Amino acid sequence: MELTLKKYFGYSAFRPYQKEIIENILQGKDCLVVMATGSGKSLCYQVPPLVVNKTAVVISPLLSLMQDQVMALRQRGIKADHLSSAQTDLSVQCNAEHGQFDILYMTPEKACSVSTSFWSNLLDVGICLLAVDEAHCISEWGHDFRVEYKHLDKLRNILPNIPFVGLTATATEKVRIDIMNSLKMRDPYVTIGSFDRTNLFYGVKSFNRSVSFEEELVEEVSKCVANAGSTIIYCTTIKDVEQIFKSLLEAGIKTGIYHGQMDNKARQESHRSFIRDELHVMVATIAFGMGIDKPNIRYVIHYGCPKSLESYYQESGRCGRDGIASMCWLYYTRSDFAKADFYCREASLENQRRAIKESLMAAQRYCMLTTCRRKFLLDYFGEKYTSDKCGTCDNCTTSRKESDMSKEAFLLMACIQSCGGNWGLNMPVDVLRGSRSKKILNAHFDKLPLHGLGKELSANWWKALGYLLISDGYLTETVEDKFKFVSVSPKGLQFLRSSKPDNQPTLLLPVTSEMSGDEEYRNKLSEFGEFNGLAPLKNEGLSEEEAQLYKMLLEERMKLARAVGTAPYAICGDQTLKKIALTRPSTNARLANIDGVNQHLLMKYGNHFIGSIKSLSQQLNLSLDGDASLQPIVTKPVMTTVPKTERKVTPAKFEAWKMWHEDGLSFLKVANFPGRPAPVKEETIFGYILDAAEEGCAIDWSRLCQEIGLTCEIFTNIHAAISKVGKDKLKPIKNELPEEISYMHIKACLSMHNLRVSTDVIPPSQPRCIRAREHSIQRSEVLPRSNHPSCMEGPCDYEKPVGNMIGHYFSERSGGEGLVPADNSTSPKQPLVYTNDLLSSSKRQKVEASEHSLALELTKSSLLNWLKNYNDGVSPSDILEHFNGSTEKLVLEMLNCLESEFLIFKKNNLYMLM
Ligand SMILES: Nc1ncnc2c1ncn2[C@@H]1O[C@H](COP(=O)(O)OP(=O)(O)OP(=O)(O)O)[C@@H](O)[C@H]1O
Repeated sequence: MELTLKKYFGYSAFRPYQKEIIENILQGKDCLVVMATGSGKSLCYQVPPLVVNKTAVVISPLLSLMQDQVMALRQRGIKADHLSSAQTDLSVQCNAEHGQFDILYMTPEKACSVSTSFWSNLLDVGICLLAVDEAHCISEWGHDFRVEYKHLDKLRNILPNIPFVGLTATATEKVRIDIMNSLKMRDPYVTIGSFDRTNLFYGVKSFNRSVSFEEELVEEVSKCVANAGSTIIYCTTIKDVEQIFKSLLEAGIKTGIYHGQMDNKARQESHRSFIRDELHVMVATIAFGMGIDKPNIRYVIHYGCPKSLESYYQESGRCGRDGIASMCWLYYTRSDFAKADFYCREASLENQRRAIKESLMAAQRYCMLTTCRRKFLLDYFGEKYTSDKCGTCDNCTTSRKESDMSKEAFLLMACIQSCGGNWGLNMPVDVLRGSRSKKILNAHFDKLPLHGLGKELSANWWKALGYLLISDGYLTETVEDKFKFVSVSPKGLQFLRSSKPDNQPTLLLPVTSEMSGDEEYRNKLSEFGEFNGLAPLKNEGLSEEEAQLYKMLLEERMKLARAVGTAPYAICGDQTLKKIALTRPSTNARLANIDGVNQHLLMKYGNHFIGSIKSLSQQLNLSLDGDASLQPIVTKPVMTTVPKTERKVTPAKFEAWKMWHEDGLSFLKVANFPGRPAPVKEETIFGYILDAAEEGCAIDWSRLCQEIGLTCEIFTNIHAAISKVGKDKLKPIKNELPEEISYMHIKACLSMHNLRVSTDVIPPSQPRCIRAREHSIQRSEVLPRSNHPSCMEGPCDYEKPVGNMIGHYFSERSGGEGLVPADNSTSPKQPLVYTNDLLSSSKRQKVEASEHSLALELTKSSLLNWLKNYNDGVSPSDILEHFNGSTEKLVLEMLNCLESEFLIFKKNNLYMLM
């Protein structure tokens, strides 16, 4: 599975859940996969056909989506095509039923209408799964029901023993059950991942449709375009789409347009140009939604409040699918909230109308929110987000002014009570403002003592207060049929009871944009730097020259894509290009090591890329072959680094952090540091480092994970345990887990979770015993011996003496002495090796003593044959030790050569057979 992943997709490790899902599919189990947009669901059905060499059939709702996926798969050397009513090439169906494709996409209509002989032929040649992408379309409870999806159950009888896989990013429990029932799944393996899109920044702003706001928007978008980012602007009306499109065009921004009144051809052309980066911005209605598979969209703007949080999550989820920090801004006007009747116009049943209203109300609450937006979104989707602040939404990064609104809150709540609690917010607000409308006179509300007591404040001010009180639980909003009712909640009644007309308990509430007036609020925002929102899009982790190189490489990729008629992202992702800019590989072998570089890319464009990297690096005075692991690319949208002066780290913790982070000592070394009055436990130091991290000290998370042996599998296990028992106490989590998963692992996961560190930092799985126990050179520590050249399976035995280390060997050799084979039983403590940069990474590795006293020559076939014995890989030092008749130079050349021929590959500095 891992080899397939590297060969076709260029990735060296699975993301959480992917491996387990693929394993279950390969075992023939039905699977339901509910995972966030961009979390890597597609890979779960794309890998199995390549492993077992049978076709995967994927049902997908949109033609454009299928076409994009086919295009991207072909760029990976995967045989893929699609069948739909729009397919003009008649040979595709015939080729498909003869098993010519690894992956075949079909529309649901086509899948249900194609003859049964098609399926029986396909069964004969081999079909490994039937995946239903965007599976929420099956359910009438979902937000995007498609009636054709309902008929897919027919296929169950035709393909009785083939695993069915339903995949979606948004499914409530009701929808999940509906999917499983509709697809007649049998005891499915269900995966529900987190909805949290950690690389996305969420922000909301109220606006008025005005020329000045449009200018502001255009300025914002041009900043994103300058940072080489794609943007989608979703509008609620075609009129808005046309207006914004015009403004952006006038500003010289390459902009596309997409809405339901355009003809098919024009829409397709818009879509095509956008995914090929010929257009930088797309202004669209939500018709441009689910079909967007472009991974490098950096900015999604909603110009107007969406009709539900489900659709907001889906649409904003198009952003940053490649894991790079990206932004989602929602601009709303109060009139957006009055559109419920419009949205209800086609709903004939009362419960449908209520569902539509409730959905809009949830979106409205999201807009008016003054607390953490991520927490609210996740809570809405039923996921517990234990922290109160995510640090990556406008509310968490902006300090809002608070004001005592006890008197106004008292008036509003008292008025709602006096009006009988049978109205929305408009009626009590009109009463307070002293309106004498017919409705008020008819209800005799003009006689209420509160009538006119709030006339000095605007209606919008009072409504904004109403929403604050709703979100703080003082008021309750309910929907019945077409009507919304606001009443005073028990918490509000408690407040009223403890208040007197001239004296109320203090009630501090945040001043929202509508309360302080737009102009004043805007000044406030710039004071807090909210509109410096694009900062996260800057090239974190890259120096100025590297950022320049990155931009040049983007252009090179664009030229290549144009030449072969594909989208730039299909050649390789932005993240991969960033890593290339960071490491500047000078050989194909080194290029192959970069995450995201697959065999097809290497074969087709490897030389071209190497040529460009060399010449561009020279132009920019950048050296070649750097080490990416020194500067991991951070995928967090907003840095949480706290200025030094504000850190609350105690001196002991800060000292420990400095020794670990700056001096490169291991936790153990820091714990036993000679200058310490008394040694402390390794775990204590580890805790200090995590505390320092939480206080904003910089951490190399890859190194931390590596040092404690935290792999993706362990992370996934811990995540599952946390989902089950919560994260408040460590013991219950530990009890859920296998013995070998330690408290250190759990604490690291919790900190990573709290600090929103991407799991990409976790090094690919490796046996625990090869973990680097020490970062600096240390020659006296003992590491285990195994029958494996670089490691062994099973528990570590740090006391067992082993043979000479290769570093030792090198120094002996360079002294002209040659290697004296070690005798394991009598050898003194094993010295640790710090291999030189060429031969290995900066991590020390244990190797066993040479098994041979005779010099063994290295040849291509002898090396390939020998590698067959070591599925977990070997280090160059191991090879040199085994083939002790060869030189270091020869070993390196041979490895480079085999790697660029894609016969071997390197993972975590260990080489293994492809
Ligand atoms: N194991 C992995 N390592 C690195 N990148 C990965 C891995 N798996 C997937 N990706 C990348 O993550 C991005 C999103 O993956 P994918 O398209 O499969 O997401 P998805 O969950 O299907 O999203 P959506 O719901 O939006 O369709 C892609 O660019 C993909 O290549």
